[in-house]
Amino acid sequence: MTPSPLTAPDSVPASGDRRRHPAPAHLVFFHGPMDCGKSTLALQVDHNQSRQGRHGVLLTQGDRSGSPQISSRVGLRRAAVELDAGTDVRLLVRDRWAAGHRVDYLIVDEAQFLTGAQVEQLAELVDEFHVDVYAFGLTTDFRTRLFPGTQRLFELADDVQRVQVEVLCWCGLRGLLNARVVGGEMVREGATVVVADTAPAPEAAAAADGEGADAVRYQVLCRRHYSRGQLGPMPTGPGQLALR
Ligand SMILES: Nc1ncnc2c1ncn2[C@@H]1O[C@H](COP(=O)(O)OP(=O)(O)O)[C@@H](O)[C@H]1O
Ligand SMILES: Cc1cn([C@H]2C[C@H](O)[C@@H](COP(=O)(O)O)O2)c(=O)[nH]c1=O
Repeated sequence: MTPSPLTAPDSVPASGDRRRHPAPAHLVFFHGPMDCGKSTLALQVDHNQSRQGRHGVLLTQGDRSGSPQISSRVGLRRAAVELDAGTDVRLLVRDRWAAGHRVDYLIVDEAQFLTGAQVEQLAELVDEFHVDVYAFGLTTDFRTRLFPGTQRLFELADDVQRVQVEVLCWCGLRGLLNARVVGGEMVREGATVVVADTAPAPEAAAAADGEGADAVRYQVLCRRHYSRGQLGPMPTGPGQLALR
């Protein structure tokens, strides 16, 4: 683990003062495939925490909306601080403290994109500065491998929970794996990070006769249909299936 740039807890404002908060802080990781409600849950946790008078900071990286926010497909969205691989999360929190703000908890969406070092920084904020961290992210990438951030969260989190809302494969079985679809075809090679949605591009859905050659989307599949590469009927909108 990297050495800490932060000073002793007595420089931390009230929220980081262990004597006022005897209960230990926690690093909790909620994970699942795309579309299982992770961002919705992130906003719900934030809502419930802030209702208790606690002060949180929302963090994300590469939200589908293209904006620095946590956005849920249910329709909720909230502004968030955009991270990149070079962000030291401890310094980000220290700057809040320096500006006189309390930081009781962090909500981290798209946590699969964190580096291992950033997960370690989050763990330090929990252990040394009593900041609760709630992280939300994908379990596996389009090749069925753990993302690096996810792996480190599995290794370090106090509590790891699979999000309970089931995403269904087109066959009706629980979908666990994220297929990447480019131009209508499932691909198994490419960059690990390609930000895109599960919905087909609107123009493809309208035409219902294929997808643009460069259009990228993701589709959640059960293990059998992932390994067979079978995408099933093409989704054209809520409750509609068109034959491919
Ligand atoms: N119109 C809708 N009505 C109710 N629930 C919806 C609607 N649209 C999306 N959802 C729910 O939102 C879920 C996706 O939530 P979201 O937080 O965006 O997922 P994730 O962050 O895991 O990708 C879907 O699985 C579905 O349960
Ligand atoms: C599987 C997979 C996904 N991504 C991207 C696609 C989306 O922008 C996000 C996940 O968003 P969600 O809130 O969970 O729906 O991750 C990626 O870059 N690489 C992948 O392999």
